[in-house]
Amino acid sequence: CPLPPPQGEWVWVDSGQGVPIGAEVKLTDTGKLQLFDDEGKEHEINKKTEDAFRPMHPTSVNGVDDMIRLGDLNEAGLLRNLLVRHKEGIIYTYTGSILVAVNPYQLLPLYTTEQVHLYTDRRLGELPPHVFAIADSCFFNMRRNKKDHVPVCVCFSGESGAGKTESTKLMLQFLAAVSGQHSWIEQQILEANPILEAFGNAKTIRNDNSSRFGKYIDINFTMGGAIEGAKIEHFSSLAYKHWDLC
Ligand SMILES: Nc1ncnc2c1ncn2[C@@H]1O[C@H](COP(=O)(O)OP(=O)(O)OP(=O)(O)O)[C@@H](O)[C@H]1O
Repeated sequence: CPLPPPQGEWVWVDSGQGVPIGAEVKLTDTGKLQLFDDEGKEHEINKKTEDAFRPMHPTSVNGVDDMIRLGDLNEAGLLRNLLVRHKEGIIYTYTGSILVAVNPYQLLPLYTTEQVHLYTDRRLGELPPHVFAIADSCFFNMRRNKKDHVPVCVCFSGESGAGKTESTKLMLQFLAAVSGQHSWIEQQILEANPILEAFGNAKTIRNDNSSRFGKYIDINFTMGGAIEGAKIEHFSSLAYKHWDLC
């Protein structure tokens, strides 16, 4: 980075927490160039600190919707990309075919019937990242390989309170909506959730509705793509239960 970096330039600075943080070069009222980081902290630009700055790749300045495209493909780059998007109210980001969801802790108008229609029969990446896009991609792949009965599997991973249960329900909502033939079984699958949660969830310091054991949901489709049954298995080191809905 040619020093001092010019006004408006973005650089990576030491956050003191092990992972660098983004900072913009700005002109202060006193006519001095100074760095202002993503958390609003000021950093001096002087001979002592200048070696600590690394130029920021342009893709990290405003963020990208697929993190494969990041020039700074490291922990700082990934975290800043999610932060920049979250500040703009964008909670979903791709890393290739993996969807990263940042829990918004508020109801966003993202899961309407219009959104279901919008994301139906689209290629992954054609529209902004969304949990419905992943559900649609799974549904498409399942139908494409239906003769070979190749199962499609989605894995939700994240710490407690990250949004795994909510994302699972949203995916089920999408699959129930697009599976064509609207029957009682789809409704039963959706309505089974609150009952199972009533027995299996509890308030913790991290999550008011924390699942106390893992869940494996097996959904069976007809050759025509309609849901014909589902099996929900719960597992933990202490308990093992399973419910059949077909
Ligand atoms: N997409 C979302 N939109 C709005 N709120 C959300 C979303 N995802 C999660 N939340 C909120 O965050 C809370 C915690 O999410 P959730 O229960 O899905 O986490 P989890 O990863 O399943 O946690 P645990 O592992 O403890 O069961 C939800 O009760 C809901 O209030």
